[in-house]
Amino acid sequence: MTRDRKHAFLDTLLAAQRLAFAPFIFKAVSAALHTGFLEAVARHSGGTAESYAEALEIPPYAAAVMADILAAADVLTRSPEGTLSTTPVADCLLFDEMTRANFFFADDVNYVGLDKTLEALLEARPAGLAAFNPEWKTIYPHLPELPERARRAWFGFDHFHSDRAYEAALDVLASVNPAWRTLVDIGGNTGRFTKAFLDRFPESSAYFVDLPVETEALLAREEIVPYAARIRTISIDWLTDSELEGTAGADLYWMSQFLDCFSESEAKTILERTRRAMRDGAALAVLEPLVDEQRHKAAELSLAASSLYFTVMANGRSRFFNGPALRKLFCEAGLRIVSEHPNLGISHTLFLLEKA
Ligand SMILES: C[S@@+](CC[C@H](N)C(=O)[O-])C[C@H]1O[C@@H](n2cnc3c(N)ncnc32)[C@H](O)[C@@H]1O
Repeated sequence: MTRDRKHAFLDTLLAAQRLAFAPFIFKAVSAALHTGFLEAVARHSGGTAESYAEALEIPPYAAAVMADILAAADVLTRSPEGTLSTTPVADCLLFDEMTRANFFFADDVNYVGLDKTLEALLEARPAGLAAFNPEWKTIYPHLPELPERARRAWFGFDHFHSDRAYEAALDVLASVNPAWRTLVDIGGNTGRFTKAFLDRFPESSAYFVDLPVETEALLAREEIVPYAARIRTISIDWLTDSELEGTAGADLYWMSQFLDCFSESEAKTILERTRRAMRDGAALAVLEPLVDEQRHKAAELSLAASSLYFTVMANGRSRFFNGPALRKLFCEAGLRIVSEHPNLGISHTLFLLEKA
C-alpha cells in the first residue's frame, strides 16, 4: 500500500516535471529534428551520441545534451553501454503527419509569441504577434507575409486538419443533394475546398469569399487557374459591418475552420449576416473540430492547446469551440440544425443548417 502510494506519487512528480521542463524538452526535440540527430538514431540505431555527432558533423557536446534529454523524456532509449535507439514517440515525431504538423506549427509559428501568453489572455489581444511584426493587429491579412518556415508550418497545420475532413464532408453533402449548383465558400483561404467541391459537382460554380489579400491572390494560384471560369470572388472584412452581398440564388453556404477565427459575439453576427444573405431553402454547412467531442485524448489535447494560438497569435479572442457553445450560437443567430455528422477526417463535426 505504502509502496503503491510512493509509486503513484513518483509518477505524478514525473508528470509535473514534464510540464515544468516542457519548453526544454520541446526545444531539444526541435534541435534533434533540425540537426538530423533523431533521424540518424532511427535509421542506424545502436550508435553512441559521439558516433552520431561525428557522422552528422555536429559538436559532440550538442549530441550528448540532446541524448540526455531525449532519453529522459522517453524519445530515445539508452543502454547501459550508452548506445541509443528510438522509441515509438520518436517514430511519431519523425513519421506521423499529425504530430509533425502540430510540432512545426508550435515551433515555427507560435513558440516565440507564446512568451506573451499572459498579456494576450488578460488584454484579449494577440500580443505574441509582435514576434513577427509589432504593427500587425491580427494574423489573417498577413499570412502571405509570414517568414517562409512559419508560412509553411501555418499552412501545413491548417491543411492537415481540414483536408482530412473535406472528402468525408463532400460525401455527406453529395448524399443530401447530388446536384448542388452554387457554393459560397466563406473564409475559403487558398481555395482548396472550393476546388474539391467543383471537382465533386461538375455542374456547379462557386463564390469565394475572403479578405482581399486572399480573393486577389486566388485566381492566379496555379491549382485554381483551371477552375477560374467557374469561380467569382467576393472580398469582405467581417469585422466591419459589411453585409454579404452578391450571392443571391446560391444553394450552399460553407464555412470550414472559419468561425473559430472569431469571438463568440463576432461569430454570431457573421452567422446572422450569412442567414440574411441566404435565400429560402438554401443550406449552410459548418465544419469545425469540437474540443469536448473528440474520441481520443490526443485530439482533445491538440485542439485545446491550439486554442492558445488564437489567443496569442491570431486575434486574442477566439478558440476552438465546445459543442454546446457552437450549437447555442447557431440557435441565437436564427439557424436550425438539420443534421450533425461527427468524426469526419480526424476530429471534425459537420453541421448542416437552414434558416429557422
Ligand atoms: C483558418 S482559415 C480557414 C481556411 C479554410 N476554410 C479551411 O478549411 O482550412 C480562416 C480564413 O478566414 C479568413 N478570415 C479571417 N478573418 C477574416 C475577416 N475578418 N474577414 C474575412 N475573412 C477572414 C482568413 O483570411 C482565412 O482564409
